[in-house]
Amino acid sequence: MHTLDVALGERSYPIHIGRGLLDDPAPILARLKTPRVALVTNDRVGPLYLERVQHGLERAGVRCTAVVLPDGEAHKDWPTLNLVFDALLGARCERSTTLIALGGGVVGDMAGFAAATYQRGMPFMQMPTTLLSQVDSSVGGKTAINHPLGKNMIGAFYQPRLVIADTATLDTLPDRELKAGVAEVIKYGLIRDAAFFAWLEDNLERILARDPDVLAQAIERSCRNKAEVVAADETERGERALLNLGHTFGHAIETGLGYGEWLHGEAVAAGTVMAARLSRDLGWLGEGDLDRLVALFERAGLPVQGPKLGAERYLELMAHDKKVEDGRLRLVLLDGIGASRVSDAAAPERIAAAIEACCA
Ligand SMILES: NC(=O)c1ccc[n+]([C@@H]2O[C@H](COP(=O)([O-])OP(=O)(O)OC[C@H]3O[C@@H](n4cnc5c(N)ncnc54)[C@H](O)[C@@H]3O)[C@@H](O)[C@H]2O)c1
Ligand SMILES: O=C(O)C(=O)C[C@@H](O)[C@H](O)[C@H](O)COP(=O)(O)O
Ligand SMILES: [Zn+2]
Repeated sequence: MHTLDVALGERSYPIHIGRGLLDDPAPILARLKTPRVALVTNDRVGPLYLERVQHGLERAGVRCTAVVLPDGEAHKDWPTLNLVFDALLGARCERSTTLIALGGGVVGDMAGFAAATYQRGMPFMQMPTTLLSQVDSSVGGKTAINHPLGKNMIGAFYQPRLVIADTATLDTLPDRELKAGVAEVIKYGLIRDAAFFAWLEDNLERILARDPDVLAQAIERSCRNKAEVVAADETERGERALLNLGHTFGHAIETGLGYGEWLHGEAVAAGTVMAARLSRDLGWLGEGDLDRLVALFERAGLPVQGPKLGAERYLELMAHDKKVEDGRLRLVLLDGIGASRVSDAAAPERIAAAIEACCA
């Protein structure tokens, strides 16, 4: 097992990464306020892993309430969030009850938002079971649900007390979901870690083949990058916005097509190519670097072109982005592999041209 720390003063927390961690309740027990938990999962992950986690905790004397949500991005919404509150209230969960999210990023984001708001805040832990959630969404405390007009529009920053990433859960993850997670892994290389990007170029096929050692290295390096950024800028006043590379375009794809049509990681991959192309058009990113990143996404089986929604529709959807300031779009753009910045320098016509050039 490897352990990293997210350094946030007295709210600091560990990320444990390793195979078989779901069966060991000890790290959870060490951080519980009272011997009571609510385990939030979905109807896909629950049948695979809920019993193991629940039994381990119950054997140790912890009272468990299970909350099983419908699966899918289309359910990251108010009615589904309300099911969590119904279950917590129905079981008389208290403010001191710890809420544990067991699942991918959808369960983690929704359960986290429920924890942030139930009785004005209850302790929260993450047990991520997808590659994407192990390398990104379980760390850093962004929680949210979607709105028909925009992704993650209703939410809160609310940090977990513990993250347990059992890499053995990835054995049951479908290939398409694994690849979607790779998009966020590549993101860290692009925004701030050129050596990691080069390592990914050398090791991508071993990640896709689920080589346990290589996967664990990719998860650890990704979490280290995310933990450093979050520790430096917890609530996205500056540097944290870099973690949004490709997301302004990607979220427009997810919202524009209807949630769940494209996976988040797929939309981020196509959106990153749009951001990279725009960076190239502005003269900031070299042609060779653009080719390198497109090639890596293609090798990962990720889309490098977005759906043809029309540039005007993209821009309309992108206007809801949370980085917009005073009506101006602020985009994460690349200065090279491993170097990025947030900028409002690109005029809408230029952004539209990059979008059109990247749609199939
Ligand atoms: N909070 C953040 O910082 C952050 C970061 C990145 C993404 N996100 C959000 O995360 C979500 C995407 O997360 P995701 O890619 O994990 O999608 P997801 O949660 O929908 O999981 C993908 C699919 O895999 C299933 N699944 C999960 N674990 C499994 C396992 N071990 N075996 C078999 N099937 C399994 C899920 O039930 C689902 O059908 C998006 O809503 C995105 O906005 C949040
Ligand atoms: O943790 C962050 O900060 C991120 O931006 C990580 C992203 O991968 C993630 O998709 C996040 O939810 C997007 O943030 P949003 O603020 O644009 O909703
Ligand atoms: Zn993301």
